Amino acid sequence: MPASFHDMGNNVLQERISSIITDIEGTTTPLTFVRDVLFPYARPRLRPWLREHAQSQTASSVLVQVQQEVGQPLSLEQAISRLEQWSDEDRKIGVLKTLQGLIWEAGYADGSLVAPVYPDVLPALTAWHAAGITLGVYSSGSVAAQHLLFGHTNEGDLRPLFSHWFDTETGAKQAVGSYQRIASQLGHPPSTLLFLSDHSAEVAAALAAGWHALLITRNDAALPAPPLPGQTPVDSFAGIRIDTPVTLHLAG
Ligand SMILES: CSCCC(=O)C(=O)COP(=O)(O)O
Ligand SMILES: [Mg+2]
Repeated sequence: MPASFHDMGNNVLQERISSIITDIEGTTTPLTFVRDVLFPYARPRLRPWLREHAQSQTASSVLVQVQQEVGQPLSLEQAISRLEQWSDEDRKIGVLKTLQGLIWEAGYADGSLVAPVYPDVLPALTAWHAAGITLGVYSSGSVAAQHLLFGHTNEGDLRPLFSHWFDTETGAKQAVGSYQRIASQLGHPPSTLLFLSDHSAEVAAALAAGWHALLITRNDAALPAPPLPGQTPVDSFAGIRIDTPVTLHLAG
């Protein structure tokens, strides 16, 4: 599918791309894996896991964070109920994401969880990595959960391709400031950074921070994100071609 950057003429970006940062759910990995496999795996295990670890530092920290989030004291059982509710609502709250990551660890370890990546993802990441581009991840899932997911994909362990990992500790994915903070941590000008996501508001936030950003609309997306003005969504990483480290253009 032809596609273009918001600010590109002739589908060619005459600027060095130093880093590519990618979202996970709906971008590298089918949304259905996160919604229909990962979340249902963690949901019934939230209460047993926290009860089992009730005396641990982790459980104490979870309790404090849930209390801070709701602004009132809660018992551990009440906090767990709140976490279950947030899970049902797919809330991107840091303490829930941290806990989900801890629970998924066992599933990845015993082989019951294997994360699919779209077939175009590994070839593109490999080519970009070989071209000297810094690769990173920015997801609502905790950094620990990101490592687990990319460490256990149907294409093997993809973690060596990535050198930077960001979650909502850096800020909300729809907030412009998050992309400014990531740019400073990368140490590269925003104009040399490219963000890939299936979420229009995330792409818009990255663009507002001075990044390049592309909306990825996968063919299996149940609810494709509304397109951004002046930008044609890309349905595959194969549609993003980098011929040299200094010129990036999209396959038409
Ligand atoms: C890191 S694995 C689980 C992903 C997740 O928990 C999630 O909420 C998806 O968020 P994303 O920002 O990758 O769309
Ligand atoms: Mg996403």
